[in-house]
Amino acid sequence: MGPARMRALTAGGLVVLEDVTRMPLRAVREPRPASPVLCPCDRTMADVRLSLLGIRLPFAVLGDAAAGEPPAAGRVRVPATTAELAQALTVGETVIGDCESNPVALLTGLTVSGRTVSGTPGPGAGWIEGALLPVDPDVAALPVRKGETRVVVAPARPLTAADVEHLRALDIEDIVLVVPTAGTGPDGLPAAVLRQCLEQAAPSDFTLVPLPVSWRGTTVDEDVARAITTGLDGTHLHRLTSAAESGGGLPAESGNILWADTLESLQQATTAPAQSPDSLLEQVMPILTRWRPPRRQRGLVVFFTGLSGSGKSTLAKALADHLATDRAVTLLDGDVVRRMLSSGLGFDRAGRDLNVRRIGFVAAEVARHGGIAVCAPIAPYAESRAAVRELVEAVGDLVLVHVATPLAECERRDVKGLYRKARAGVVTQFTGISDPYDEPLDAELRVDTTGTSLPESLAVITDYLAIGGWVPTSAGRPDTMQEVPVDER
Ligand SMILES: Nc1ncnc2c1ncn2[C@@H]1O[C@H](COP(=O)(O)OS(=O)(=O)O)[C@@H](OP(=O)(O)O)[C@H]1O
Ligand SMILES: Nc1ncnc2c1ncn2[C@@H]1O[C@H](COP(=O)(O)OP(=O)(O)O)[C@@H](O)[C@H]1O
Repeated sequence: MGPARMRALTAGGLVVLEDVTRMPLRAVREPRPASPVLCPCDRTMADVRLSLLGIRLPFAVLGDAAAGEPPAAGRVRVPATTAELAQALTVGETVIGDCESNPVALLTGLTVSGRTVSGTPGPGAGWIEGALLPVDPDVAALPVRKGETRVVVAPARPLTAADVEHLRALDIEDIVLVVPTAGTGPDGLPAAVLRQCLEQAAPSDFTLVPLPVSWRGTTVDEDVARAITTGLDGTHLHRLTSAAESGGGLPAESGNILWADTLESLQQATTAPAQSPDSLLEQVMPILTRWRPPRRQRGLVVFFTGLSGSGKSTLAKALADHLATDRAVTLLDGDVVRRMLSSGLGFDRAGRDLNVRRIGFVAAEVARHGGIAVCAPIAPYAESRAAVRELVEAVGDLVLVHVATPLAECERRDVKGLYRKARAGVVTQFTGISDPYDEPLDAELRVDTTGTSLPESLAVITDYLAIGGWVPTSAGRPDTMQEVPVDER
């Protein structure tokens, strides 16, 4: 049985579906003792769990942001490394496990594809395809449709009073509200927070259905929402899109604009909690404010990146000392982290990537608890920095400071004599000499320390934090810092 056929979008973002048929649920079978366990990333796992509910996602490979022709009904593809592909093929099946390796599903009748990969699988890497069987026989039953029509509300944001009014006007009695339970939404809203908001605001006649849906914030979400509507026997679909996806061009009646405004004011809030003119958004404001408190209490990561000798450590230490008078501060300096967190890691791409992600992980934990983390690794790769940003922005704010002192000046300083060794070939893979540095395109601040005193460079950062409201203005300017030439410190 294939997915439902659908008519085109009608006004107001409502989609009408016809010939709704669910995919059949399949029988359970015990995995063989020798079956390997494949543990995909959270997003792929969410897709696997949705598929286990009989929802046929529009992805060629689960977890991949790109839509594509999915395999035949009842079969799915998941990303896998060459080693995982080989192991699974030897036994003829593989278990799919969660992040703690607890078995969730079984893939049998395997086919594999993809280029040879040795690292973490991802989009474009290899994949394994098979028939998907649940390991747990108690698959949650989806609610049966009451009557002729059912509207499925697929939210990537909290429900507004304007949404409820809009839904009531459709005159469809059976209203099902999907409650996402997986990951973090495109606006950075964690599923747990969205869930609290929906549970708090939904009228009592709405049927709430928790589903492990993980919105991407792209046009793919429309297809995912349609697949879910089909799985829920819906005849109509109404999406509450994230501010990230809708990007301003929104139908006013949908409540999207109200959410976009609320999100904006929550993100910018310095002291007072944001207010909303919408009664339901106002009702969930305490939940949202706990998630995104005013900047004075919000977790913050100031992440310095730049070449060796650019001034990261000097600035990070001075900033940490300065902020410590007002907030709890953790300093994660490059050299110290290399000794304490990342000893044994090298300077090849994989070593640097893991090092930077570890720093990001610890910094995000600090931010999650409302503290400030000041980090100062070289962090030469844009991809690793982007991963850190994603981790941190799920729980707080990130200010990326590019210490953009040119290579010639860093080499002139040669604080540790490493440039000389790198030029002589004694130190290899040295950033800027024999290893790459991706110039940041997304830095909040750019500081070139050439011919500039430490207090001057520091003031650029502290002023930014004070103006942005993360620290009080009095803590923003280092009036008390003496203008000591940095080389004499
Ligand atoms: N090959 C090579 N390339 C760059 N740097 C090297 C290298 N070997 C050792 N060092 C010393 O290690 C410090 C950089 O470590 P990081 O952890 O910040 O690097 S990275 O972010 O993982 O790329 C760096 O410290 P800073 O000078 O403070 O940047 C160097 O002192
Ligand atoms: N405005 C400035 N800010 C920070 N450091 C400066 C500045 N001007 C000169 N320096 C000097 O540059 C060197 C930077 O070294 P360091 O902070 O260890 O860099 P990194 O951590 O990026 O390797 C120090 O000797 C520092 O005194």
